[in-house]
This record gives sequence, structure tokens and C-alpha cells, in this order.
Amino acid sequence: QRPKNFPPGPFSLPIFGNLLQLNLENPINDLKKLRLRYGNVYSICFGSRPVVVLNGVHAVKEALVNQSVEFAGRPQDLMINHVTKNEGVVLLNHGPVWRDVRRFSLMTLRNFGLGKQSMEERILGEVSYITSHLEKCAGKSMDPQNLFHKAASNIITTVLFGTRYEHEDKFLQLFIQLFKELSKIANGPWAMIYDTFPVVRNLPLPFQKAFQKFEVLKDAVKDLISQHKMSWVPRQPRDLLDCYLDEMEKREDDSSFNESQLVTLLLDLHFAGTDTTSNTLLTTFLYLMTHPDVQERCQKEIDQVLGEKLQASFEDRHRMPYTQAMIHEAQRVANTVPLSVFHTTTKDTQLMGYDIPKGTLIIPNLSSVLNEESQWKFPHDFNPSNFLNDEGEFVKPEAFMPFSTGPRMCLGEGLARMELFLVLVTLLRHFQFIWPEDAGEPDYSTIFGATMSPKPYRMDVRLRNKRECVIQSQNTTE
Ligand code: HEM
Repeated sequence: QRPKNFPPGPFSLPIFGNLLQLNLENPINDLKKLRLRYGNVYSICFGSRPVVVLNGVHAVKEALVNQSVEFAGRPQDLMINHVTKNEGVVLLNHGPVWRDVRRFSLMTLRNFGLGKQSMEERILGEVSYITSHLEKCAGKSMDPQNLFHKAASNIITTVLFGTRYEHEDKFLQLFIQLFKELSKIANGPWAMIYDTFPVVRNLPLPFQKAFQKFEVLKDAVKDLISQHKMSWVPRQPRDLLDCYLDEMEKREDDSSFNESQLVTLLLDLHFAGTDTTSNTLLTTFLYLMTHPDVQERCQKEIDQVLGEKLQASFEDRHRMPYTQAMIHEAQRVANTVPLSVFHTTTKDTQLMGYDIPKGTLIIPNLSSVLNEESQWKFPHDFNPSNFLNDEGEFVKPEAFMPFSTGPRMCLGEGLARMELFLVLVTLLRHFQFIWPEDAGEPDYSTIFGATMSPKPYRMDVRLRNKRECVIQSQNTTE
């Protein structure tokens, strides 16, 4: 039974709640139908647990921004909380430890923007590996999935541990494999059973594998920390790990900065920063190939702005309104984290006239905001004009929230935006991407998960004429 004056929703069955009425493979359409019937704030039941779903920009902002503290909690009793022992940052509940770890992570990422080996240099370093890989594929077709995934992983590992890994490296392969298996379990039916029926939690059912796999990941990170400590020079940080060791030394008696917390924080940031960015890149290239006019217009702008400059820099974005608009539009249609990360209420509160008790699970339906008909000029198309005004200047509507909003919003936003810009601008400058003639009609449908991805596809890669000469002459000089 729903609490008194709770947001309305469909009739729910005993034990199962509304789970049997949702297509758990991809519930986005079902959630959309419920919004049409019950409005922007409605409820469903996961088993016996009532859950509030927020839809549309106004409801999401009212909760996550205007009542930022009340809606900034995280659930603490799901399988994934038990697997990570509530450490790290993503799943920490609202409170002083989360605030401290978040502030440390944000500051450290921000400082790398200015430091000796800046974030920009780290990203451009990895971009040059992508470029040389694609040069080898020029004239052929290739599946970009692994390339983008490993590149996104390498960018975050250079920031976290100062290391990039060859794409065949065993450590990188192990991480990617275990992350994949863990998210499959965490997003699958066994996690749902674990979360819904506490009595089964100690039984030897397949969800136990998630606990074992996480331990393997933790052991690998512990080894990495031990190796790192051997070359660590206090107060001369090379990466986030060094900054954390400095912080641990500074706060000797502060129990929230400790080695166990560090292990999960590194895993959290690595995990949060990999699939998200690589799936966004995959969607962007799918749309660029199938909208060659958009691709060409970006290339013209990029050529014009960069001229003979050797490399793009993040500052160049201010002179590339169309390319900026294209990247934002790609993020809008990619809808990479469709249901955000679940929140909870930290105290009894009210939202749009409804009472919501402390501890209620909240789903900010970001998908409903990024596709909201009243907010976008072309809600159902891929059209950079969604981000351009009549003068052709770049503008960002308030409904652009792929990183969510409020105090829990993505803490890697700055890194992700820099990554997307530098990768896309560099690749569009050097290559043309073409939908292969024998690939049939493009399939824009998505694979639902904690992060959404496009169906696998192949792309034809061609060196662009103008750049071909420059690259060849550079290669000869080397
Ligand atoms: C295109 C890329 C990305 C997208 C679309 C994205 C999106 C999101 C979203 C929707 C959330 C949930 C916010 C909320 O709960 O309200 C989130 C949280 C988070 N993201 Fe990202 N993210 C991206 C890249 C990254 C990167 C590169 C990092 C690594 C530094 C990162 C680290 C995090 C962390 C640590 C959180 C949890 C923040 C907290 O709970 O305080 N993300 N992200």
C-alpha cells in the first residue's frame, strides 16, 4: 500500500508490486505511458517498496535543485550497496563523508586542468593513439566499440593512476571484462530479486558472483596502490591516487580518508568514467555517419577555426558554435544515463502537493527531460539547431541535463565534456566517417542498461584529403 497522499500510480500486486507490468529489458516506453496517465510525478512499486518517478524538467528541477538536500540521498540497501560496502562516492549517502570525498575528487580533477601534465594533454595523448589506430583502418570498415571503450578507460586511468594501457594489456582486459560482468548482474533480474526479497540474500544464487568479482577487482586495485606507493613523493602528485595519499597523510586521524575507501573511489571513478563516455561517442558517430550534411558542416567549421594549428584545444570550442551544438545534440539523443543514478529522500518532504516520506527511492527520469516535447525545437530528430539561436550562436536550454542536476550531478562533467570535444574535433578533422554501403538501414534503437548504448555497427573510415597530406608529411618527418 502506498503511503497517504503519495504520488498516484498503477495498481500494484502483492509481493511483485509493478515489476511484472514493466518491460525490465527496457522500461523507458512503459514509464512514458505512465507519465501520460498519472502526470509528471507518479509512483510505482518495486516489490513492496514504493518508488517515485520524476518526469520532465520542472519536476526534476523542483526536486533536485529547489529541494537539493531533501532529494540528495542514495539508497543504502540494494545489492550494489552491499557489494561496494557503501564506500567510494557514487553510492555514498548524503552526509559529511560524501561531501568530503566529492569535494576532494572535484578539486583534484579541476587542478589537473592547470597542473604540469594537464587534463587536456592527457586526453590529447590518448587521442593520438585513436588517430593512429584509425589511420591503419583508413579505406576499410571497422567496429569502433572496443577502440572507444579502451580509449575512455585509458583517459580516466591516466588521471587516476598516471598510466595508460596498451589495448591488449591484461590488466585493462581484466578490468573491462569484470566491469562488464558486474554491470550485467547489477542490471539484471538477479539483482532485482536480491533487492526485492531480502530473505533470499544469503542463498547461493547467481547474485553471489557479483560479490566475488568485486573482490577480484579490489585486489587488483590494492596491488596497484602498493606499487604506486613505492614511487610516491609526498606533495608532488602525479595523479589522483597521489593526491589521495597526500590527503590521507594530512588527515591522519580522519577515518573517512583511508585505503579501503580509496580502492572503491578509484573503482567508482573508473567505472563511472568509461561506459558513459564511450557510449556517447558511439552514438555520436552513428548519427554523424547517417547525417553526412551535419558531419560536413562540422568539418568546415573545424578546418576554418584550426587552420594550420597542430592540435585542437578545449578553448577552441568558443569559436565553434555549430560543432558545440552537434556534440550537445548527440548527448541529448544518446540519453546515456536514462534514469540517472537513483536518489532517496533524506527527510520527510513534499513535492508538487504530494507527501514523500524520508528514505523513499526516487528515479529522476532524465530521458523524459531530454526528449520533452515542450522543451525542444526538434525533440524527435537529430538536429544541432536544438542548440542554436536565430543568429547561429550556441545556446544551452535548461532541459539539457544528461549529467543530471543539483548537488549530486555528475562530478566528471568537466572531464567528459573536454574528452568529447577533443576526441570528436580531432577525428572529424582527420577522417571522414561513412555508413557502409552493405550495412543496410541504420538501426537507431538502443540497448538499455545503467548506461544506454547503440546497437553494434561498423563504420567506413577515410582519410580526409586536406589532412591526408599533413599527416603523411608529419609521418615522413618522424
Ligand atoms: C558523457 C559522460 C557522462 C555522463 C552522461 C554522466 C552522467 C552522470 C549522471 C546522470 C549521474 C547521476 C547524477 C545524479 O545522481 O543525479 C552521474 C554521476 C556521477 N558521475 Fe558521471 N557521467 C559521465 C561521465 C563521467 C566521468 C568521465 C566521470 C569520472 C570522473 C564520472 C563520474 C561520476 C560520479 C563520481 C558520479 C556520482 C556523483 C555523486 O554521487 O555525487 N562521470 N554521471
